[in-house]
Amino acid sequence: MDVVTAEEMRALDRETIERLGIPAIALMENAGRAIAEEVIALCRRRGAGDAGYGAGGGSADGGTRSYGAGAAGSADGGTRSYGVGAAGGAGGGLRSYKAGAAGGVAGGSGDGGTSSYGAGVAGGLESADAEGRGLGAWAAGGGPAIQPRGFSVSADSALTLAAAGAEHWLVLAGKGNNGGDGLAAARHLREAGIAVTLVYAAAPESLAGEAALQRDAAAAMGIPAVVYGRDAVDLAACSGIIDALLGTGSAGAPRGAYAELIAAANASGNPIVSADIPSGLDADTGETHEPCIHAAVTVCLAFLKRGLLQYPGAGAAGHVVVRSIGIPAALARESGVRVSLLTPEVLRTRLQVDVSRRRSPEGHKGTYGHVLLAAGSLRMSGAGLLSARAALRAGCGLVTWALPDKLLPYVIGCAPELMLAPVAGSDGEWHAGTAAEVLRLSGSRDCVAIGPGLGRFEGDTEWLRRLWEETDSPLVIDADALNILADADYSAWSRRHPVILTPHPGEMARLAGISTAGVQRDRIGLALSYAAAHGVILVLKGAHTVIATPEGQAYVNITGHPGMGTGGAGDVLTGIISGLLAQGLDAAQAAAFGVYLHGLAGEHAARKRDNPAALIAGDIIEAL
Ligand SMILES: NC(=O)C1=CN([C@@H]2O[C@H](COP(=O)(O)OP(=O)(O)OC[C@H]3O[C@@H](n4cnc5c(N)ncnc54)[C@H](OP(=O)(O)O)[C@@H]3O)[C@@H](O)[C@H]2O)[C@@H](O)CC1
Ligand SMILES: Nc1ncnc2c1ncn2[C@@H]1O[C@H](COP(=O)(O)OP(=O)(O)O)[C@@H](O)[C@H]1O
Ligand SMILES: [K+]
Repeated sequence: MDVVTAEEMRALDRETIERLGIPAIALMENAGRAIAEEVIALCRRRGAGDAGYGAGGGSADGGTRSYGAGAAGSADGGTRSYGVGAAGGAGGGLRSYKAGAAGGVAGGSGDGGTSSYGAGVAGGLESADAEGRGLGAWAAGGGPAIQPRGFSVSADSALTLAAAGAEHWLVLAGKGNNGGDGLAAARHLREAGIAVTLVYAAAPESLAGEAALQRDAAAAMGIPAVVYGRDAVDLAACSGIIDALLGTGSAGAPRGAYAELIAAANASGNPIVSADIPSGLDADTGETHEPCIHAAVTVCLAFLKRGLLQYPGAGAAGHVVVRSIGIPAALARESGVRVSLLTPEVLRTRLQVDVSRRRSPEGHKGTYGHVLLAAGSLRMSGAGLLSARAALRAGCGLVTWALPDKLLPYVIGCAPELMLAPVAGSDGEWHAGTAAEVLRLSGSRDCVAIGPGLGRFEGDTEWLRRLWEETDSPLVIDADALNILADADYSAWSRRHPVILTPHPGEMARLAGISTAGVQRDRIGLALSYAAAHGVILVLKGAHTVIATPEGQAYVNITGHPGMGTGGAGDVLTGIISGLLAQGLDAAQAAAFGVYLHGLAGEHAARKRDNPAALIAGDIIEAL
């Protein structure tokens, strides 16, 4: 799934309108319909008593994430789901003509189940065909089943709602195209029998272009409208709110009536469905201005916006559904969009990763590569042990762990599968003089990983420079090795093989010479620019880890959860990435797949506990 900036989105809009000749109003109509469908899906879930957003969809992985078309996401206690495609999997109104069959429609229905015209099924008739034409007779009185042959009719189920009469939605409309999307949605809701009132943030006369057409169409349908600041508006007096105030054309913090409406909508306690992005969100960085809508659902149009993936914006968006509006998906790639959501499909198709991790029947340990790990010191020997064990669990054939010799007696037997290579360090610390020994050990290794629990030592810059320049395989640099880099000017260091850096935001701040808050302000943008400037694969860790390549591609991972914020979890990641590199994945593949698997293992591990907070790093290894 492609992830775009506001500017890229505008270019894609233009391309569709000008080159393909699809009128802008058609895109807006599709957007309006998509928003209305998601509002109705939400009403159904609410009607079914589902406080979360999981009815009808759910996820293949136990409820933490959904990527699939039609998936309505998951009731997941806080982890995000990004449904794609149609109708949130809600199957209201889908009918089965099989006698007595009420189920069997994928996704199920939130409003009374799938209806059947067979015996004994009474509920669920809610659509255009309810107007007559004999269909009612099939179910009348619960009489004997009549099997229709050859001809069947079904209604526009995504735009029908059995309990429409109980709903009253307010549409907060800005004067740009985002407002136009909301106005188009209002018409569809009205058609579904839902009471709708338009609340204009600005004088309706100030709308232009397609938004003005939508204004006039809504007026012609007699949809009631008020103007904020001129008419009395009570945002609490409704059953839900569509936020169509500001979209990708928004600049800076919401002003005037926009700000007041956002604050009042949040305070109303009503569920908010945002058009494209929550108003007040920076669509590119994920920064939330004051105020910013807190949405229950965000109906993101055409392509996922970067700001919806980056915190705090990701926290303000609620359940994000990306809906097609008629812009061909292939246009994004063709026009140079280079950020993707890291899904199994992206791993398979864009990164060519064999996600099944198939092994050759003839394979042996030599087939799967050998990692050399330089890690661990007296107070942090466990970091090395975690990395080494994780590399093994990631499937590599052999791991050699180089460590200061004083530690040897203490780690012998901790992981009998490991090979241990003590280097000079009788005080349990690393020393600059060990570079030659590590280089010798690295000779025939498929990957070298440096850093977990390493500590700092005199001459460490020169030590790292030698390993950087002279090791003959891909390098993974983590933890204190990153801090060594941050203190060095490594731009002149030469390198023949790829390097993967795996900083958490604090380490990234030191590398980039900015504050941690500065790192978090636009993680995707920073990762892209740092990776390109320094010729490295950058893995910027934390919620929604970003993997950026020197060629300007980036992948945003959404596996994992806050329970993984626990000492050693990053060391485990270093081990996983190293283990994959050793098996022959290239650096971008290993970094992306490693991050994905690490998060997935964290999710599996958390499910074995009462609470994700109980997770410790070793659990992630065991769940691999
Ligand atoms: N064909 C298309 O293009 C398609 C577009 N689509 C939809 O359009 C959206 C983008 O629409 P857009 O570009 O019209 O901008 P939009 O987000 O409505 O905001 C602009 C308005 O807001 C105002 N304003 C700005 N900042 C403000 C602030 N801080 N505080 C207060 N006001 C502020 C600004 O006023 P001005 O500053 O000009 O006075 C201007 O009037 C996109 O997200 C998607 O929903 C889809 O339908 C697909 C097809
Ligand atoms: N909220 C979160 N959501 C998903 N993953 C997280 C979250 N918090 C931390 N993680 C992951 O846990 C790991 C923590 O790494 P790090 O901070 O380097 O720990 P350590 O240095 O103790 O090994 C990273 O892979 C990070 O992405
Ligand atoms: K909006």
